Formats: sequence, C-alpha cells, structure tokens
Amino acid sequence: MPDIVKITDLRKAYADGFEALKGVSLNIREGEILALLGPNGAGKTTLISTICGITTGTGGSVTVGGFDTVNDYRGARSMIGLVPQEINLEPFEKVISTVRFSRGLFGKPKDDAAVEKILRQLSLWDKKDSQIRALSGGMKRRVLIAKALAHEPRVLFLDEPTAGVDVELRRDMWNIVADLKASGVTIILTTHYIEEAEAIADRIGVIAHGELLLVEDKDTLMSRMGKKQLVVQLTQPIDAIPDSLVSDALTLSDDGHALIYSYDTRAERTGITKLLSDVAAAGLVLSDLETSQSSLEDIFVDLVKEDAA
Ligand SMILES: Nc1ncnc2c1ncn2[C@@H]1O[C@H](COP(=O)(O)OP(=O)(O)OP(=O)(O)O)[C@@H](O)[C@H]1O
Repeated sequence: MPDIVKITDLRKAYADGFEALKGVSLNIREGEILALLGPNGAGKTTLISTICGITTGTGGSVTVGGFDTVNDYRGARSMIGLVPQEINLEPFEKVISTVRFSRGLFGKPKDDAAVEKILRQLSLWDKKDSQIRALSGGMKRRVLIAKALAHEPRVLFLDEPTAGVDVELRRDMWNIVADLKASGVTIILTTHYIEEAEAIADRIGVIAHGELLLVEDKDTLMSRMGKKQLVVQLTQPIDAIPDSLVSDALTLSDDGHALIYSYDTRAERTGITKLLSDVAAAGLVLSDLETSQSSLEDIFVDLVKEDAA
C-alpha cells in the first residue's frame, strides 16, 4: 500500500522552549491501523495535533494525501478526520444536525445519503433525532466519530479513544475501528493501553520523550522481541552459575535460587533438554520449573526504560 501520511523530521518546541517532538519521521500506509503507544507526556497528542494542523511544527514537514499540512492546509485538512480526547458536543443539538454541520464546516455540499451511511455505520441511525444530552457516554463517543467522518476523510485520528471507558465500550470501539478499516479508512490512534494496541493495530509506534523509538508490524515486534523464559528453581541456592553451564542465555536470580533461561519459541531447538541434562550433570537439584512469555507490555516497558537510561 502507498503511504498516505509522510512525516519528515518533525519538530515541535513550545513557546516556553520545551521540545515536545524531537525530529519524528514516520510514513503511514493507506488502509492500516497504526497505534501510537507512549507514556504520559510522550508527545502523542502534540504529534497528532501537528499533523492535523491544530498546532504548527517548528521544523520538518508533514504531507497528507500529498498535501503539505502548512502550505496546502485546506487540502491536507480535507483528508483528515480527528476524534478528540474530550467530548465536546452541543447538548441540545440533534445527532443528525451535528453531523451535517460538521460536513458543512469543511465546505462539502449537503449529502443526506452520505450522512445516513455514516450514522448507520456507527449504529446511530435510530438516534438521529435524539438530542446529544439524551445519549449514553458510549453513544456520544460514536457521535464524535460520526462528526469526524462527516466530510468523508481518508485518514482518521483517534486520540485516546477508550480512555476512561468500561471494558464493554472499549470492545465496542475496537469493533468500530475494525469496521472503519474495512471500509478503507486509514486509522491512527494513540493509546496508553498496551492491550488495545495488541488487539487492533497492524503496526505499532512507540513514542517517548518526543522521539519515535520504533515503528514495526505488531506481529514482527511480538516475535522479534517476545522471548520466552524457563525458570529452573533449585533446592539449594548457588553463588554463581557453574562453568559448565555458563552461556548468554542463562542468568542467576538475585537470591541464587533460580536459573533463568531465555529462548526463542520459534527456534527448532530450544536447548531445553540439553540445559536440563547439564543442570543435572553439574550436580544441581531442581525443585520446580515454570515458563513465562514476555508480552507487548514487557517489550514496551523495556524500550521506554532503555530510552530513559
Ligand atoms: N502548550 C504547551 N506548552 C508547553 N508544553 C506543552 C504544551 N502542550 C504540551 N506540552 C508538553 O509537551 C509534552 C508532550 O505532551 P503531549 O500532550 O503531546 O503528550 P502525550 O503523549 O499526548 O501525553 P498524554 O498521554 O498524557 O496525553 C509534555 O511534557 C507536555 O507537558
């Protein structure tokens, strides 16, 4: 798929001199779901706001659908829908008028069929004549998405779409995002929730301290960095790993009670059988064995920790 968003060496220094983006380069492919993961204050909202033209960068460039977000602002903006973090709806407005109004703001001609399609896609058609204030929190979030889609953008940004929502609504939002992708919309979402990125993203970008630490296909990331560990509990603690067992894959726990062996689950030979016979040959008696698989969360925590070191 061709790239629909191209971000080149994007920098943003706020008026107080704080550098919130320190040269971010990233290309987003048409039709993908990209999750931007990062701790509080990492620069996620700044990145989205700069792409959407809500703030201006202090260096670098961004194009959306070939339009430069500064020199060709209107062109770029027409390609983008933005679902903000906060619910900012007019309580007495009807659902359908809210969506029609947003469409009008972009200078798009009135098109009842297009509005109906959007409302149906978000299961809001039955509520089209309800006032916003009469809707549940979940419905209001759907209206925010409908508004962002009103001018039929090709790229949709969702800033923390499920912050503070319950589990059921979170799953609902994930289904909506999957449907939107199926209809051809490119989706970029920011999230604190690793399980959210794990559940719905095609690619994951990790951002911390204004830098993009990595961007990679989710599955590749999980298998490249997701190691499995075998923990061999010993009946008696030892001070050091016996010479016959020393290898890069083996470490000793701090209390000397366990040997921790890291291995790649995809490898043809994991080396576990040899390890266990070497452990026995070294005269060590094991009391228990357990395995653990690193999750995206471990990978993320390691990355952010490395960056801070
Ligand atoms: N207007 C501003 N002036 C000065 N600094 C700002 C301004 N807006 C944001 N920042 C700082 O820029 C950094 C990045 O903020 P940003 O909101 O982009 O992070 P974020 O990753 O979206 O965080 P969160 O997950 O908490 O929303 C933070 O340290 C923040 O304090």
